[in-house]
Amino acid sequence: MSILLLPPILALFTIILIYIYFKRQYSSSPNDPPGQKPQIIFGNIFNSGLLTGRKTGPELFTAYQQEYGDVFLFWAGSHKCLVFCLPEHAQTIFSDRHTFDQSPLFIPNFDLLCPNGIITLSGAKWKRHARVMLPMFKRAKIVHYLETILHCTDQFIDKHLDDNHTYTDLTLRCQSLLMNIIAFIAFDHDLEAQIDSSCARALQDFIYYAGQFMMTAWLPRWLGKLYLKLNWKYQRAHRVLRELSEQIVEQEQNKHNDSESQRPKNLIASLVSSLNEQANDEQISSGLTQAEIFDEVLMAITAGTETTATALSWFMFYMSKHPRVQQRIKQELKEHDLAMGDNAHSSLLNLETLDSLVYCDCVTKEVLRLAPVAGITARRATRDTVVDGVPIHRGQDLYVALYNMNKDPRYWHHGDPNEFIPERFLFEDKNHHPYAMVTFGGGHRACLGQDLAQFELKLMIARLMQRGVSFEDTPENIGGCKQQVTCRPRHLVVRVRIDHN
Ligand code: HEM
Repeated sequence: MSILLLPPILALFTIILIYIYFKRQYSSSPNDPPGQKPQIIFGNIFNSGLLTGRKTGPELFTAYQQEYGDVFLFWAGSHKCLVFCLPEHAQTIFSDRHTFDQSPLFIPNFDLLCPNGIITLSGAKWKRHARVMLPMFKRAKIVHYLETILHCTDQFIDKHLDDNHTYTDLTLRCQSLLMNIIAFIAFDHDLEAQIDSSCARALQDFIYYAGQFMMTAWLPRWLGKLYLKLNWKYQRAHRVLRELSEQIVEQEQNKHNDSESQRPKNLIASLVSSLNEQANDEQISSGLTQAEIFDEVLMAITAGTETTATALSWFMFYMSKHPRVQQRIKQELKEHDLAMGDNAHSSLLNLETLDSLVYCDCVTKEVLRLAPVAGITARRATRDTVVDGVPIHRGQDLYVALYNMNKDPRYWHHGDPNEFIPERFLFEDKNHHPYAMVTFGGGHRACLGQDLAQFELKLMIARLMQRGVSFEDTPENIGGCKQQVTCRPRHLVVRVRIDHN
């Protein structure tokens, strides 16, 4: 055989090997549920329209469920994922913590933003962080932020909303409001009052670039690392926030004995009591190191700003389409003797009153049910098992289609589940299936910030309505979803009215 033939034979051999590799990599087994055929490298993210923006995640999974049934296959790039759409599936998966744990596919590459944030951890390290972090976000703790949330909402109305003005950027304005709240909660910093402070700039930059980074999660990991390393604005923001966090820790540690009884004013200060530089998971140990505390705060900022801001902007959209609902919330506030309009500042919107606002509670729940803030969550199987007859092997990734469950007509009976009807929670849907509404996921990896998010949302809604704010529809206000880290309203164009009386 001539030596000249060797290179083409080798090339052909390599091509055949690559072909076999990809064929195996992207092949389904006979036991797999149905799904769209994957493409090499992209899986289904390109041919489904997800990458091109033709479809958002929630829209896509709704369409797939209609086409393929309640369990189907989805290829997230080269990852083969099983998607489960029924509340019974969610119940089985969420309640079996020994078989299903966090999957890196939930928020890919999040570990590059805050490697010690609870969202990225598993096993013993997750348990150690959970012991510190879960109690921090329980309702009993977060109700202390009531005054802060009211103060920030008032600032938002006074500085960001004008009467009889049509807004096209309310989603961004909602982000500023939530950023303001989280700056108070995390650092005790008033962003609105110190709009040009280094902390304000750092927070804005951190949230912006972290959001951009999470949108490119399908890119190779090394590229993500390079992006963060070379992005000097992100690096500067990270450094400023770290220094601020270290400063607060130091101040808290140097507090005099006489001020020890004072309640810590922010999240970092609250976490200082669990500071333990020796904390590790090999020996039984508890607490968090300073670096871990900082990452947990970054995690709360990242996970807690965009999500709740998106939910608030969906509230504004639904209100513009349902003036009757706004009227009914205002009626309820009046029935509780809350002063309205400009007098609202002096009126007591306290915890007791807030808890008695039943209709406002239904509106908050309906926003969280119908708004596709986080359409899915993910789990990875830690051992072989079977769910609804579908075999799952150890290491398999699953998606739980939260948004599909939240509006499945088989589980929601009061009118059309695709419609915004807060009254459903007063009538037939009051006692819905416990896993039919899974906006915050479930089980041991359920959303850590759910009490905070619900409390913030209800309080912001009540205050906006109490201050006489209404949202009016316009011809350009056609809704639709835009997939960012969360699914935001695509066309939110509403006229704001403020009734000062
Ligand atoms: C409307 C607002 C929010 C929505 C819709 C939302 C939704 C979710 C969902 C669906 C999950 C996954 C749960 C699972 O896999 O079972 C999650 C996890 C998480 N969320 Fe939220 N979230 C919101 C607000 C917040 C806030 C305000 C914070 C914190 C300040 C937060 C922090 C977290 C954390 C740390 C996790 C991971 C928990 C773990 O893995 O152990 N979230 N969230």
